[in-house]
Amino acid sequence: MQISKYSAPEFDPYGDNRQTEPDAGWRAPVAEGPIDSVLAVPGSKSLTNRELVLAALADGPSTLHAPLWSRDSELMIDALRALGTRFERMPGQGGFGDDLRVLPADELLGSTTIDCGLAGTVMRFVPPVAALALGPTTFDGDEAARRRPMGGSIEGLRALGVDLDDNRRGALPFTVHGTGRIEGGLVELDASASSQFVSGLLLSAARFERGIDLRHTGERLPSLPHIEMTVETLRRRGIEVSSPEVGRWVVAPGPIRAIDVHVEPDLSNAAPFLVAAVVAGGRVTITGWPERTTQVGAQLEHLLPRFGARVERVEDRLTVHAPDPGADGGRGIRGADLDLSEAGELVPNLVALAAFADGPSTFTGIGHIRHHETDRLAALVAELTGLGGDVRELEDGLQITPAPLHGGGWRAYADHRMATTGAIVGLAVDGVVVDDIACTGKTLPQFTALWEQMLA
Ligand SMILES: O=C(O)C1=C[C@@H](OP(=O)(O)O)[C@@H](O)[C@H](O)C1
Ligand SMILES: C=C(OP(=O)(O)O)C(=O)O
Repeated sequence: MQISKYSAPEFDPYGDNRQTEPDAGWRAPVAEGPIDSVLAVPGSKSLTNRELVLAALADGPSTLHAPLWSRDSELMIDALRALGTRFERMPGQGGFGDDLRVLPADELLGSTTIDCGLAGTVMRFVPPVAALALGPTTFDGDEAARRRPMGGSIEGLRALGVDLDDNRRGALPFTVHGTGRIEGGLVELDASASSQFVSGLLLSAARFERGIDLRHTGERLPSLPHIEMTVETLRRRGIEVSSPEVGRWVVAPGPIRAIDVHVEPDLSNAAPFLVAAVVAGGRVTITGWPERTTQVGAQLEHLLPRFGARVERVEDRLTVHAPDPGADGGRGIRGADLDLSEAGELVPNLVALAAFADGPSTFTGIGHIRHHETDRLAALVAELTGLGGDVRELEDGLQITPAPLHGGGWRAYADHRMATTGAIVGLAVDGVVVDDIACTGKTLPQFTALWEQMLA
């Protein structure tokens, strides 16, 4: 079993769980009865990594309060540090680690190599920053990262006049030959494989001499809330951004204001815990739920009731209650047909939920999640089928027909959300063993500790 340094410090990967075999992985705990738990989750990956980039390009020092500390955010910090940004950790007020002061470089400098790990935000948000630096910057990442599409970012930068070498054509590794300036202007690109191609260019665009007029040319555009998040973080720093029509964004050139920001909890990382209440019975409350947010995880408030759950929001606490048991004594979970094109990152956890419903579910609009940490459509089909489940891959989605499941191995494919999905299945099925639970450290190093706290 792979153990990353991002495992929660108090987590013994071989576990208190006596049934865990050291080489076989993490035996997911079964819920012995209804859950009744109140939990806090750490900061949002998507917000932390946007604020880190903007803070590095800002006109003075910024402070991030309650940022996420995880593999993805530390890779982002390392990447920006390699280009000359300085960071100072300061004691934080919340329970999940330090605050962070970001001191922008007087002049960004390349002549370095950046490890993107498996972080889409690092591989798509940092190349424009490297183009604003002087000297060549080479980007590479995990083996699985080399399979993730980069064409939109690479072609977008080329259209802006940036010189890049990409021997593997639209994939990592590649080198950005930064000249310290980007002229900017009109760019057309196809972002149907990832919204991050758009977000990455928009985040740096105020520093381009002419800003950007970015037009998406493909037929589909996934994960729109993530682009709205980008636009909102830009506006908060005084940048003029407009979207004159669907699929087009205009950013005016200008200074990026240095500000202090409080990072919201990661609502997509709240998903496995909220789904757990529906699968195992009982209720789970997440604290610190923002009143208003651009995070796609906020959609859980409306998505989970589609499966029969009851959701209640009181001030900053969101509580999910399991449905009443069905007449047959079952869980009372309903199947749901959902277009999840906006919420691709929620799909794996929702598939686990659908597997315990009393009828079939169909999730569509999610062909692009084949390009996430792993091919999530194939991975979900393989792992659930391996436990006796019935999941079929559609052209742009999945059809899940509930079937009796049995224990067995669950491969995570280095994908944090596949790992948490295995944990959800294991709440209701004895003997589910996740091969690499430590990969949850990509965005939630405290996952197993919080999972145990939830079940305590
Ligand atoms: O910009 C972001 O922070 C993200 C955008 C989305 O990517 P895709 O558009 O590639 O789905 C999302 O799935 C990912 O988890 C985070
Ligand atoms: C797709 C995801 O991550 P990334 O930011 O690496 O694209 C995810 O977290 O579900």
